[in-house]
Amino acid sequence: MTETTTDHRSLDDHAFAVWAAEQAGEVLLRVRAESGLEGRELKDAGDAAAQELLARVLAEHRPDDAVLSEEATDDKARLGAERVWIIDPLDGTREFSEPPRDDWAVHVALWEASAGGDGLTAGAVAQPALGETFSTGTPSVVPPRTSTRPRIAVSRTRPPAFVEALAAEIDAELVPMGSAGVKVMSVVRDLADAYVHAGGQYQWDNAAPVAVARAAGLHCSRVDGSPLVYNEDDTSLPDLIVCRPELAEQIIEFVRRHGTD
Ligand SMILES: Nc1ncnc2c1ncn2[C@@H]1O[C@H](COP(=O)(O)O)[C@@H](OP(=O)(O)O)[C@H]1O
Ligand SMILES: [Mg+2]
Repeated sequence: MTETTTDHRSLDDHAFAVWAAEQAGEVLLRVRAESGLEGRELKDAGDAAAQELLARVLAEHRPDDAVLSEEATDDKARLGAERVWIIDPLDGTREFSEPPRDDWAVHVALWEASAGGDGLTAGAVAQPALGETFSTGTPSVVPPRTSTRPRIAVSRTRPPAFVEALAAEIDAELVPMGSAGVKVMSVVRDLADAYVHAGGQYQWDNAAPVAVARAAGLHCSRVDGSPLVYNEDDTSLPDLIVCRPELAEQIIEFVRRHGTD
């Protein structure tokens, strides 16, 4: 493929993350439009094609870095690495397989051992079917809030029960959609005011979205208010809140009182 013959080693990590996520997005759009596949076969073909593209461009342009991917064996050498790319080649696989839905994404994040906080130093979330990529390179400006009633983005197929109770308590509206990245970007874009999730997720589902959201000034934490931590041995990172800063305390307080069961 011609696009990968250019030397993208010289791109800074923010720009590289965008470029890699968009390349994978193009591959996914082609698979969706041209493979003739449906359902499980389309999901698998998308996962495999995007993983192949990202693995190849990372090996070519960031050869010294480790990679943690949803679609590859977890090489524990990453635990001693200075730089680790945490990627989800296709987040919202279900929605990808339901054209013309656009709530699926490609996640590319960089974690660095020398960084403080959650360690995420660059990230891109591409929404190929929307033609948009959100990144840390050009941090998004969250628009002024347009809804006085809080809108909480939730999984369209498995909304956690406690989020329904939270919504009832704070008089919020639930906005169902696919993909963790798309839900986090919905807060960045003022389509929702919070994304609250518990019950299961992995580092690759939220690393790039959190990098982008934090760069845009949004609150990002575990549901109990504790910090998100990446490149842990355990790939599970089962819960999070991404929200407008003014909503964080109310949500964390609800979880402290009621838990997430
Ligand atoms: N309870 C759970 N356990 C494990 N993974 C979950 C989960 N809920 C959501 N996820 C993952 O988070 C992503 C967004 O899910 P949802 O659209 O339901 O919010 C999906 O990633 P993938 O599409 O990459 O598998 C999904 O697999
Ligand atoms: Mg995912």
